[in-house]
Amino acid sequence: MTLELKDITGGYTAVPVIKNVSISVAPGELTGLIGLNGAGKSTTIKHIIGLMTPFSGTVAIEEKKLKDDPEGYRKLFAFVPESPVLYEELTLREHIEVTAMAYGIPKKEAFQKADRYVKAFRLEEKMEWFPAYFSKGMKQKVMLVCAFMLDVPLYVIDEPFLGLDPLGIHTFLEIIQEKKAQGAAILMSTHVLSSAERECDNFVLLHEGEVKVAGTLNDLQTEMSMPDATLDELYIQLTKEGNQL
Ligand SMILES: Nc1ncnc2c1ncn2[C@@H]1O[C@H](COP(=O)(O)OP(=O)(O)OP(=O)(O)O)[C@@H](O)[C@H]1O
Repeated sequence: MTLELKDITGGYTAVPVIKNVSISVAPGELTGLIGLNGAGKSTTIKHIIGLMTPFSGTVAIEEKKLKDDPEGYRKLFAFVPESPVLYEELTLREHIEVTAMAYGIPKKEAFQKADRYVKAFRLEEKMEWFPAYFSKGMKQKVMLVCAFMLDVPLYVIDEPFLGLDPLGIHTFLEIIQEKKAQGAAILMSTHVLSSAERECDNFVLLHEGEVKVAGTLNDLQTEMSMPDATLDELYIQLTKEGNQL
């Protein structure tokens, strides 16, 4: 299993925000992390990328844990946040260089890898631009280039659909298919359930900090006794007050 969260309980104060969260993502699989505002998606992601330490439970990427080898662990994944975080004083070219350095990739190889994604997101004329001149969507594309240029086993992508234009989304989904075919595991959090339903192999439905149901769409429909329901319908049902799953 590429990503394995076992019974993660954690939060910002003594009060847990996520409770006994278990998630597995296998190589070549795209898993959608679905939940309302405040459900605990970002908190779960923070535990995966090592920004938070769980009160209890374990997180492993390819069976490696952060505490055993922090530097090695960090090279196993690439994270794309919802709100792009770029260095204001660095150009796109320099962002690629810094990413290569952080992951220990020779510069030449990094540019060879990045080139395909720079072109795919139509940024080739903007290599010398600083982030101040980029639109929000362009900034997100820079983050995606810096993630996809890395051949890592796991990609963690927070809400990719809201900042990108339709062409950007199309390119993003094509790259995701390629990465899956190469054996990468992808965990993607999103509110865009129609896209998630079309694209994801598996789903984790998080509600009030707990995994309510997980699996393929078929698994979800069976477990919730809603055989023909869309992901949207399943999720609405799940979030209805008093629903006991
Ligand atoms: N830095 C923080 N300090 C304290 N509580 C926080 C912090 N960040 C989030 N929380 C709380 O943790 C809970 C889960 O929030 P989280 O950001 O994980 O939700 P989310 O599913 O990512 O939501 P959204 O879809 O709005 O991004 C919420 O109750 C939120 O108020």
